[in-house]
Amino acid sequence: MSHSYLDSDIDMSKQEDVIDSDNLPVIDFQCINEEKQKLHEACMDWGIFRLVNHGIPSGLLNQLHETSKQLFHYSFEAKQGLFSNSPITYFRGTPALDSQGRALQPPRNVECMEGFNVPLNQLLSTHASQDDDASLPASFRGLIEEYGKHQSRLAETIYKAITERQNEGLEDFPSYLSLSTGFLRVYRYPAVSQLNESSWGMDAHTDSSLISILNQDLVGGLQYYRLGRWFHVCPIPNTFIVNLGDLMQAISDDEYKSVKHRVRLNKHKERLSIGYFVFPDDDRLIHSQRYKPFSYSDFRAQIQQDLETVGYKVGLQRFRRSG
Ligand SMILES: O=C(O)CCC(=O)C(=O)O
Ligand SMILES: [Fe+2]
Repeated sequence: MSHSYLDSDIDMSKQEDVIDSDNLPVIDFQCINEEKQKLHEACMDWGIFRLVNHGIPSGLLNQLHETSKQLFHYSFEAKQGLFSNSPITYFRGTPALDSQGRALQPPRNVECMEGFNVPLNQLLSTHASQDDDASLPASFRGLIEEYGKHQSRLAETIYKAITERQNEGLEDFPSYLSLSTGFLRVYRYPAVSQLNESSWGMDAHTDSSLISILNQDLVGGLQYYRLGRWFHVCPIPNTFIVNLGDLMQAISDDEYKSVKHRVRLNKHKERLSIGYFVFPDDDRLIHSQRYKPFSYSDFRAQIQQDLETVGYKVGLQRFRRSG
């Protein structure tokens, strides 16, 4: 789906080579339309920024983190069966899932994490069972629905602010965003006391999405790659990290960057994060100068094929026009 593994041109630096202060551009959601020049620069030079003043109640974030933590404490078998009557699926060891939420071909390195995959559109069109209302899964479901609505709201406004650029004297990008494609991932990365060079919570990758919006707890571990170096993303309460994905890079003809990132494990503490990912409709063709016309479903199929044959995601390179 939105993830997998980039093998080449990544400097797998040791943990101590990672730079501690993130220096990320900060975008105030309430003023996003007045800060378009700053947003444009963040997308061009960074492909990642911090979002503040987003209007999602901190109570909702805290409750969702707490409830998710409790769900992860269930046994493996219980977690697999928890949401059998809903589109939510449980996965572990790899974030690369097919469109039904099932793990794709296992990657070479098993990543140390587990999660719930939540396709929001399907979730909203099915009803939670009545007699279950006081249970933990039911309250998770209620919280995640509410959180999902907020994320769609953020994504729509951010996408518009990024792509409608005429007031800045720039050309608009077409409106490829389809909110019905949005899904959430709730991840738990366990504490791992014996860390070695190849144990990662999530290997270096770019997202396939147009836009991804991440919320991490205070343990930290998310890192991004810029100008040849890795940087820690400082965990700051009540803020989100927005990163651009491959499809945003494609629609902008490489003007905007799909940023490489990864997740480091912590020796002492488990970590929780929640990601929202949004795409164009599956069959909508993306037209640009530098890439042959392709749809998200072509892109996904190519990633799946590359995972099975070469063992990692080749990504946008596969669709670049030659010459
Ligand atoms: O857990 C995180 O902070 C990052 C997750 C991520 O990069 C992804 O799901 O693509
Ligand atoms: Fe990612």
